[in-house]
Amino acid sequence: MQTNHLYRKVSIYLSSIASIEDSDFINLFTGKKTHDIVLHLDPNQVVDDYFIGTRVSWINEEKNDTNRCRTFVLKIRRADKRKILRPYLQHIHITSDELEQKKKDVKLYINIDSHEQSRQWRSVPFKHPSTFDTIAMESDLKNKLKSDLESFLKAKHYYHRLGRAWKRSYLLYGPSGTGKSSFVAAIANFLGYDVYDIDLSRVLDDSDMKMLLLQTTSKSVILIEDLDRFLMDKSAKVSLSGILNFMDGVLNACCADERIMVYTMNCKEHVDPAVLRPGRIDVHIHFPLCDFSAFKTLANNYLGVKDHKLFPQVEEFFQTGASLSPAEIGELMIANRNSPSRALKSVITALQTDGDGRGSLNIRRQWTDNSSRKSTEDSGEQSGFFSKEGVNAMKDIRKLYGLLRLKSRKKSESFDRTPDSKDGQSCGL
Ligand SMILES: Nc1ncnc2c1ncn2[C@@H]1O[C@H](COP(=O)(O)OP(=O)(O)OP(=O)(O)O)[C@@H](O)[C@H]1O
Ligand SMILES: [Mg+2]
Repeated sequence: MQTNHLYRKVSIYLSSIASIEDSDFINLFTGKKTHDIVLHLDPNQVVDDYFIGTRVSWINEEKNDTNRCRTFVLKIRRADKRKILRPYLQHIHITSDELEQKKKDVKLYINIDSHEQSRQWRSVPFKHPSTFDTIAMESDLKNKLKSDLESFLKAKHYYHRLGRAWKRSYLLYGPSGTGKSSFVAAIANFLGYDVYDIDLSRVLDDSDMKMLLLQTTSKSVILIEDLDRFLMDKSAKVSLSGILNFMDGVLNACCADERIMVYTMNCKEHVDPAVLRPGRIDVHIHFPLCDFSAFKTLANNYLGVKDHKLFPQVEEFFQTGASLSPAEIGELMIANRNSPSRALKSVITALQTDGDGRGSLNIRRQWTDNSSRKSTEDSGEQSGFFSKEGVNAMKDIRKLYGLLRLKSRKKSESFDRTPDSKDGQSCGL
């Protein structure tokens, strides 16, 4: 009476291999995801497969007895059996697990007040549509992050050999509306992982925090939003050491494997360096305000416009340091989505009015971020910093000068008031 899980796995596996399309009869089903079509082998059909250079074949036998017993029969040449049977079945196990993981409905877990409840998490289906394609981000950085995630997934034995918990932690930091939360959703959708979104204001104390961690499952993203704000809150019920242990304590090794921890912050400037040290945070990702290249991605996504006669004008504003967040630009584009020209004009107006002030703030923030990052890099510890700010330091300086020129033109001030470079961060912008 037991379900044979191997039967299910073989079925999933066979549906995924290309040679199923060569079979004479297959059934077509819609899958769980939109536009997903699943192919299933019809009864008594044969499908060939190749494994380490050897051909095998499967037959989907269905007996017409009362039980309508379904059987998969695997045929392997006698001479190949010893060599491939076990590794081949292992390969089916792994592949079908991966496929199931990708197909499964992703859930969002939120923590509830835990006075009387033994289970502290409640779940809802996770339907956030954000993907890596919809996020406007430098493509190099995006690809680096994708391959970082992929190589993490393959590194189980490596982590275990090192005696480390199989987890990877990312810090997403940057101004509001730059895509941090959307990026977390894109990670979850990319990996097919559930998201555990911890609301720290609902956590009672340090031990409650530990219980929350213990009740998470493997293959999940564990998310703490706005950690900087929480750490500055003097009335918080969870202590700094509670947070540090949560991020990288003994408990982590006891918990389910294969987890991605994500923390978001607006600014990491005033955060205790212990929170940011490698191991607690493996990869720092900066989310800047919009630049011209991100703007073009947004214009393409929101308006379907790859190029436009107003683009040079928009670019000019970005070059002078003016900037808005992608969220602000996205809103303007949505509101004017029926007329790309109107949408672009509204972006130009917004950049003209409040944009330039924000841009200067952005530059100031990036400089301070650069200096705080340097101290960690100098420590020699291995930690990833996926941000283009360092590379763009010169560009920022040029932008700053452009901005100063723009401002001095506006206010008819002389260039003599330009502060010396040492004091660049507070140069009276
Ligand atoms: N880089 C981006 N690419 C595409 N869309 C973006 C980007 N940044 C923001 N958006 C859009 O702006 C909205 C707000 O973004 P999101 O909530 O991810 O920002 P955030 O950085 O988490 O902000 P906050 O710090 O205030 O929480 C979303 O609807 C998202 O679609
Ligand atoms: Mg957010």
